[in-house]
Amino acid sequence: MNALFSPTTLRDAATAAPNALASSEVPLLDVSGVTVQYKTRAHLVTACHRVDFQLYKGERYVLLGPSGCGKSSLLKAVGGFLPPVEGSIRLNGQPVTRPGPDRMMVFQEFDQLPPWKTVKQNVMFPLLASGKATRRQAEERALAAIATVNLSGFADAHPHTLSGGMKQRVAIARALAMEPDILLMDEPFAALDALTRRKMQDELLQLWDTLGFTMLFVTHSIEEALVVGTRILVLSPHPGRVKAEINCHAFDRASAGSPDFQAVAQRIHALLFADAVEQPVAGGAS
Ligand SMILES: Nc1ncnc2c1ncn2[C@@H]1O[C@H](COP(=O)(O)OP(=O)(O)OP(=O)(O)O)[C@@H](O)[C@H]1O
Repeated sequence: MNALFSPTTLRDAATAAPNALASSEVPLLDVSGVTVQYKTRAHLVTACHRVDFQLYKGERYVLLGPSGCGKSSLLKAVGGFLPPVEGSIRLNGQPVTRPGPDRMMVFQEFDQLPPWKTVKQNVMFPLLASGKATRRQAEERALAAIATVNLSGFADAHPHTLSGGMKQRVAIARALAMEPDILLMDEPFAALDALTRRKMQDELLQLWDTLGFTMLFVTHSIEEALVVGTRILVLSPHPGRVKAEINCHAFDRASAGSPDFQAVAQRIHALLFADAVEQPVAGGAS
């Protein structure tokens, strides 16, 4: 059984995550002055412009901004799928130059799971393809990961027989089974109905409490950012530039309707559509 899914680590990680966050000095991920562009035949599109942020081990860091501000492009650059035209991206001090098993992505689309593979085969696939595990180890790790997302009864099911939420849980299990340094999540719950979306946010937070992973999460929902994140990078409309960084450790599902939560949500809303750029700030509940 792997470290992430061994019972001992589950206990240790529950207390380790906040401590790791508090004691980390060197960023796990350092994004510095990153500009991402697309060249088409007719146009040069700047997706995001000179974006800086640092992410520390155990954080739940959110990229928040309106549609088209370059959140997905930034995430793809961190994933190593899209080289920046300017700036640098470092993971554990090493430049990111290509995709790797240390950064696993979960996408919005339900069709991210090959339909001809069962749930178990889907979760085993990256473990085998990356050479991280033998077939026996991969099966063991896959079943453990599937159990953490409460899908043990569906290990032999095919994706088309699952609901949207269940498919997203499989995608999360597949990513976590790889024990990546960072889990990259590109609006993973945006295509779900409102109730399922809330449920999935809560399940993700429970998983984080148990396993203590590090996550970079993209959304354009202010409420989702405040509930899911520990810090939020607010990006301007297209092309995305950093507007502010908000510390939102203080918030969770229970505080979602509170005056403090609403005040920060209002502030972010104003920021998203204001011309001014705020200096990074701490204390979301202020
Ligand atoms: N493959 C591509 N070729 C050309 N332009 C692209 C490509 N992908 C994205 N863009 C452009 O880059 C900009 C940023 O797109 P991106 O998808 O990163 O934004 P986003 O903030 O993730 O948006 P959304 O929230 O709608 O997913 C947009 O103007 C988009 O049209």
